[in-house]
Amino acid sequence: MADPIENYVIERFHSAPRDEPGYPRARDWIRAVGHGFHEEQRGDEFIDRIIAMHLADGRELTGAYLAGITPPHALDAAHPVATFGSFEKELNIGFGRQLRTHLITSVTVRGTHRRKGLLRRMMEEDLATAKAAGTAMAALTASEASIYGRFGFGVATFERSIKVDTGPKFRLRHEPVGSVEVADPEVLLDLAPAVFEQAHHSTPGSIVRQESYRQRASGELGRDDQKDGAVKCALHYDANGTVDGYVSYKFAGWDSKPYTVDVLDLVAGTDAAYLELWQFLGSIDLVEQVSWQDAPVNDPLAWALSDPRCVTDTDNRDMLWLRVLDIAGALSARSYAAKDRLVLDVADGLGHADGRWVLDASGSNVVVLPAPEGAAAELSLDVADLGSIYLGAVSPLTLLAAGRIREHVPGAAFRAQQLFAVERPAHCATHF
Ligand SMILES: CC(=O)SCCNC(=O)CCNC(=O)[C@H](O)C(C)(C)COP(=O)(O)OP(=O)(O)OC[C@H]1O[C@@H](n2cnc3c(N)ncnc32)[C@H](O)[C@@H]1OP(=O)(O)O
Repeated sequence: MADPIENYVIERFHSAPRDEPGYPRARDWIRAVGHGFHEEQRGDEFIDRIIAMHLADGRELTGAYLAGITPPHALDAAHPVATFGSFEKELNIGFGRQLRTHLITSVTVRGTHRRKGLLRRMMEEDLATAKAAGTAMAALTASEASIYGRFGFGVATFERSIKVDTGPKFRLRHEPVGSVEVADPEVLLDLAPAVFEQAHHSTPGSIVRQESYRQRASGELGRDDQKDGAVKCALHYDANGTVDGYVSYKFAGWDSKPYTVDVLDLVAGTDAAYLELWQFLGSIDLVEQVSWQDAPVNDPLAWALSDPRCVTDTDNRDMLWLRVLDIAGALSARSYAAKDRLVLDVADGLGHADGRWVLDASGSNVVVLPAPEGAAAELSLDVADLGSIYLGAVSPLTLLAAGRIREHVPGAAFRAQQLFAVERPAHCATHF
């Protein structure tokens, strides 16, 4: 028989280490997430590491628990039937501005309890709590593109997988200004956060990374939860000898044909560091191909190669999804690329951003206010579409052509495109 939604208790809590009373609840929550994403059951040591990372990131955990008695032999009521995690990090919103953003992650609902409204309940409660706490923006990365539009999230950045032929055709038109040297990957435990910080500040769409990144890049936390001795690393030094880029990578094995190196993480604080790390990757002997799962879509690499066909796209996909919770907060936090004033009609099924708004970026300060009585809308759009255009990675003209947004004044979509443009292509290199 179906469980009505009232038969579940929703609890919000923080992770707790092994010597604290909250540990069993945190452990069972982590195991439920693993179950939801079809992972092997994790051992206690790995769970300790995840808990330490939760605490470092200030992660808040939500679990849905069965209020009644569970059937004999089944997982007991202490095991959540649904999970939902959230934490806050800075999002680069262009021109050097940062916006504290509510990040949603680890959403799972046990197969035997799906489609009973648990995701909707957890999501609506979480977004309302974040809004009440004064957060203007929420974000997530999606397992399926069909789930989150209904909650007001829109695709705001993209990424792709690439394979790069590093055989004789690979030649970069770039005169090095710095140098690259191989290092023990362990150094990334210390260096990776600072290098990422540099890249983050110059990349709209970038989100400050969680603790796990430096551990994975350094090989300290491999796929099977153990230290991964196959991980290698090279550092880029600028002309003054300061590290401003790194790549961590793994040889795919002698059975891989063509012989391939897989990039695990590549972070460059400058354009020169990026190209010079690629020069290094292209120079690795006995390797014919470099593959990278998380490459940017607007990638200077192909443009810097004598033969751009060395780069092959294997997958182009949505990455960061944004959800505006507070129109005035999110829009006034941005710096705009044009001096203009636009009246927007925003529809929001959950009510957070609903209404007619004036975005006035014509003066020295940006002002965002509810539109005065009688002011006519120039552009109508759903809050999900506002999330999509917020970082300039999706053109309002494309959404207009798709019938997603409506123009009431000719040229309003083009003006919105100019307003929301950012200083360099938006890209998010943080999966969460
Ligand atoms: C941010 C992240 O963590 S992304 C990872 C998401 N998790 C996964 O993909 C793990 C596997 N899937 C699951 O755990 C679940 O099926 C979930 C989380 C996707 C959905 O949970 P449920 O509790 O079944 O969703 P719920 O019943 O609340 O449905 C809410 C709405 O979303 C819709 N929906 C749910 N899942 C899907 C889906 N996979 N595709 C399209 N629509 C969906 C429902 O039809 C419902 O629509 P409505 O309320 O507008 O009528």
